[in-house]
Amino acid sequence: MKIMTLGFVALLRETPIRCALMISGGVSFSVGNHNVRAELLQVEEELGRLEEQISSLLQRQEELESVRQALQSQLEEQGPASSSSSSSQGVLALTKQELECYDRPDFPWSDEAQRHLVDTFRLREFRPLQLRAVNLTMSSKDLFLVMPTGRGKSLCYQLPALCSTGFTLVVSPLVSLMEDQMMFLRSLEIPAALLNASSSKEHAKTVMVAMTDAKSPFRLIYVTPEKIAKSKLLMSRLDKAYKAQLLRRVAVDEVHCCSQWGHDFRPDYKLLGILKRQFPLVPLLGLTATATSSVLLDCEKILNVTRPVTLTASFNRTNLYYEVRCKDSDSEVFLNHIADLIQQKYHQQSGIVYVFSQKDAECVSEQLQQRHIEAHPYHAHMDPQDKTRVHRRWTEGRVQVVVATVAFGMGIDKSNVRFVIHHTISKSIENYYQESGRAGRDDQPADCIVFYGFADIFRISTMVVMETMGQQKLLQMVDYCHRVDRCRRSLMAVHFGEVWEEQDCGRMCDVCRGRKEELSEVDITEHAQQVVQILELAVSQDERLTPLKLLEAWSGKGPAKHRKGTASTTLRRREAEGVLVRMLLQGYLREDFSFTPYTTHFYLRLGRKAPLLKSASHRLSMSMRPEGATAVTSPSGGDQEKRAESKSKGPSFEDGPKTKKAKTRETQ
Ligand SMILES: Nc1ncnc2c1ncn2[C@@H]1O[C@H](COP(=O)(O)OP(=O)(O)OP(=O)(O)O)[C@@H](O)[C@H]1O
Repeated sequence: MKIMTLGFVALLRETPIRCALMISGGVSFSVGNHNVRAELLQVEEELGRLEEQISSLLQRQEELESVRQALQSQLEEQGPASSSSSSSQGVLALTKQELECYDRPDFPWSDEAQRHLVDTFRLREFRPLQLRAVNLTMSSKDLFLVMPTGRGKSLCYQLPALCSTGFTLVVSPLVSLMEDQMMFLRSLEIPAALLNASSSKEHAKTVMVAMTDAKSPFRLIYVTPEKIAKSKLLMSRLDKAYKAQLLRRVAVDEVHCCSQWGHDFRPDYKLLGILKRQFPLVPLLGLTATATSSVLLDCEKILNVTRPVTLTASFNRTNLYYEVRCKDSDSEVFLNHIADLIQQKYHQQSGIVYVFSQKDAECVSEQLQQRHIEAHPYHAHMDPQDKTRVHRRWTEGRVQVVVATVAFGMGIDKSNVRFVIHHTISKSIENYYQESGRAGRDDQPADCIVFYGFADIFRISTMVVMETMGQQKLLQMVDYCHRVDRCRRSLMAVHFGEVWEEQDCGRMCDVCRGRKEELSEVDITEHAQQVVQILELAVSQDERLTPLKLLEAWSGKGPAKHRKGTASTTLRRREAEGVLVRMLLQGYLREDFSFTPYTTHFYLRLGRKAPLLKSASHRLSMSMRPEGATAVTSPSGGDQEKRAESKSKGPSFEDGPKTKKAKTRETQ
């Protein structure tokens, strides 16, 4: 028997799965079963180690990509012969020097462009990259322009439209956006037209006729992507206009909507490839505030543009201060916190509070009003007239705060917004960047504060469960909020593929303002093991636990069967939540969902890396900042506001084992 078992073990080492299937007898079965488990653990451990290696290789790849970009830039500066690409396809359309030629003011249209800039648009000078973009599109180059929100992308097609004959076709995703633009152009006496599903027949006819009329006054014609996808009549008029050389340029606003990988995919944008196919000689200008290089590559394919020039302005808005605060679970305390901020720090200053849902918009604005703040809700289900009224009153400064869902988004262009507070985290970093970017468009200091709450992760998770990459993107946002050891800007920079130096932040985020020496690395292995035990118990009972039930069981509360034989935690609630988030971000836990006709439920389950916690040598740690340790100031506060509010800072493990290194990492 003994010999058989040893032989069996040896055989098992070689082919564990086959052996497990061969087992038949009682004793052999239990020994075999035990060995299979041991083998499985080994495999899981090795997989865990591989994953760590992969993640450090990926990090190294990121660093090398940055260095490569920096070196390429150097080469380009030295001479045109050395390189050949600036398109997102990786094949340079123009060298840096060639691109710089497009900053010159001596093109045939330059005088006229300068005249329109000053006389028509009433602006003193171009902002960075605007002149280059104007000259490139006027030279018939296909162009992708990635420029932070509020920097003036629209001018890059509106001004060329005035310097050309014929008209510019502008594809824009939202009717409200187009209406704002129409209002703006009307105020500057620039003739433009708009076509959408609710245009009257007569209006549509007038605009379509104008398309092929060389004497038409319209310099810009705005259409929705649906219109292009669905109206054969429109396509045939555009075809005629193209042949008459009157369709001079196509501008695709919010071009990232083409890609499923972008943060705002719109199916009708997928069909816009027809424009370049039918009108190959018409230059296309795609505009976006937020697109990673893979999203741009996808857009190139979808729009059928080959090797467009891509101009990317730095995403870094140096006047914006980024901060993450912990959300108090008591909603009254939390609301007081926001109200105090608005009344004291942002007294009489304009701002936005972004919330998760329509109900939150109404509730939070009402509660702020009760605290004597002039706040109004804004969400998609409001009457359009009410929306316009709130928007107008806020723009005119008669309402201090708009409490809004993401419906208050594209096209919001108020220059003196001093704060954007997120009552709930955004669903992705792209979304957060865009929403927070509504602050400080006048280049004056402004604050972007996100309140990060444990329960919100799961509320949003159930909302994005059907979206492509929805969960991954949400976890990136959670990581942005959860970390206390990486500059907030650097996390965004990596996300947008921008080369980043630590000093680029200029201490304009809470992490860079905090004292590095206050960070400590806490070993959370034992805590994580306790969590795993509870979830294993749940699995053995064929149960799933919501985050709330898991926390309850871990704290020694709730149904006894959920915690039979498991240890209770001594951690405070926020600390325990921090451990769960860390485990989720690192793959020790994973999300699971169940659907009913009315709602989606969220559960936490054991993740792929959970078995690693069985090994005595495997450690898991987390960077932490002790409560009340940090005193940072924000730029727009004026009087050096102390931010050492223990309630709003990250969790601490006062009695937990600590390691010296101030850095988040896993150790084996
Ligand atoms: N050269 C300039 N100098 C000063 N202000 C400018 C200049 N160019 C544009 N602006 C102003 O900047 C504001 C934002 O412009 P615009 O709406 O084009 O931004 P955007 O980049 O399209 O933003 P979003 O991504 O939110 O749509 C407008 O009020 C515009 O008049």
